[in-house]
Amino acid sequence: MDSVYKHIDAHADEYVTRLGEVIAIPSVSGDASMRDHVFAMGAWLQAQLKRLGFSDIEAHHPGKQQLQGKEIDLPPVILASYKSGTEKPTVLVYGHYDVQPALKEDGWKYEPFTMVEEKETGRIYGRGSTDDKAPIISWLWVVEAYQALGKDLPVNLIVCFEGMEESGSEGLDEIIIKEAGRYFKDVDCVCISDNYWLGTEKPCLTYGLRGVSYFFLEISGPAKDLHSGVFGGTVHEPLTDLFHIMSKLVSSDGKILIPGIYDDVALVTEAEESLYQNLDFSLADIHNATESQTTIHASVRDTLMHRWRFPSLSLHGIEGAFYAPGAKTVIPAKVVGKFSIRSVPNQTPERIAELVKTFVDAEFSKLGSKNTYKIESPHGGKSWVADVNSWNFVAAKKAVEKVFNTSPDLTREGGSIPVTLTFQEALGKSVLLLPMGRSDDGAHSTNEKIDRYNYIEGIKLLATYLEEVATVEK
Ligand SMILES: C[C@H](N)C(=O)N[C@@H](Cc1c[nH]cn1)C(=O)O
Ligand SMILES: [Zn+2]
Ligand SMILES: [Zn+2]
Repeated sequence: MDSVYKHIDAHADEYVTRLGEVIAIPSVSGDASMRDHVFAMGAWLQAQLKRLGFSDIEAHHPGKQQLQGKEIDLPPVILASYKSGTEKPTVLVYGHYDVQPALKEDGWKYEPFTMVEEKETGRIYGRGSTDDKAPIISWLWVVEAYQALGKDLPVNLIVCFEGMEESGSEGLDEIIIKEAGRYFKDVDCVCISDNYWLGTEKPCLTYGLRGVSYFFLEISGPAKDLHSGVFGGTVHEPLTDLFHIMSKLVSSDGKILIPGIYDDVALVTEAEESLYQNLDFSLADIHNATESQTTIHASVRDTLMHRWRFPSLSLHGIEGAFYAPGAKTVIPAKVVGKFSIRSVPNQTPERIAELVKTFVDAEFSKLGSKNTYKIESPHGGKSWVADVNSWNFVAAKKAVEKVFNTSPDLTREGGSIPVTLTFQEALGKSVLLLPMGRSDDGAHSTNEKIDRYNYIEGIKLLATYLEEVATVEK
């Protein structure tokens, strides 16, 4: 691998410049006004795939969606193949080219869609830097390196890039299920690089994800916003009702208060307990990543269990409520509260939605309000756990050992990538999560970054993983 590593090191600046190019495309899938940029990011990837000689490039259009009162096109799911020999294994890699929203005024130190590399810290800032733009483009640089060196890729590669992961992966499952026996028929294993190391020092392989069920709770009252001096105390206020209900969903120490929600959660087994020993993780890692001392649990074990294998409920925001600086004295006419539940084995999105609806219904009735409410779950996905003994994980472990001279931690992830389970079930093959970024990268947060070290060594890791997949005993 020496020549590949040397090539990657020699082209590191170029890879960073190209990361800057993609960070500059604000491909925010959750905002209808940004949809053209999501398409532009898809077009950028397709142009690169063509340039690198990928074949059978297909853009699957999942159809349309209703978003913020508009009907808009869903961005394409891009499939492409890089064939290297029929006798070689076929690796399917998945990633997403959309990003979370970001505004400088949220607290970013630099413009979120302009890449800034801090030479003194080695950090590369920008929305999507770690989630998931550096990882997806890294697969392309691996192919490019082999080409430049005149070497055959050790495997056949299929890429599947989507532009809706941050907004529920609309339409993706159907495409995967449809293509399982066609485009994906020769796939031997799946690799996804879309999560983070447990801490900041040690690489890991990830074998579990929580599921996610997202909710919109809309409360409507008067037909228009009202003056609180004129109407305060005389009408039922939607925001007051919403605060009452949202405050009853979860306690301050993270316990979900919806009756029945814990009933299906798998019990902790003795075998599982041992997985929480000897991990390269301390509470300081969370304090560092959150830049605070606000952790709920006193031990590493309890903290990780509540991230990996117990459900959580987070409140995200309220649409329609006044949030700007100043003291506007308005009564909002309609507000939408947003919250999500991260789910674990053996919970299902269907049962969670049923329990949430029953609870909200009961709580709303108790208010005796003349306002009306609507609750919707725009997207939901199940949790996922993999078999870490499969050759896919063995190959990845060897790759980590070669690149980083250390054995990876085996981790689960608190976040969600719902398509992981779909790949596992539809293709019947091992799915592995092989993260590039660190726990303090700030994915979804302000000042998202990836360290130059993680990006460049990450490209080497992906290349080495493909070599190991080619030779590992199956
Ligand atoms: C782990 C992955 N990089 C990620 O960020 N996934 C998102 C998926 C999602 C679900 N609803 C909205 N986005 C996440 O875990 O929040
Ligand atoms: Zn992601
Ligand atoms: Zn994300």
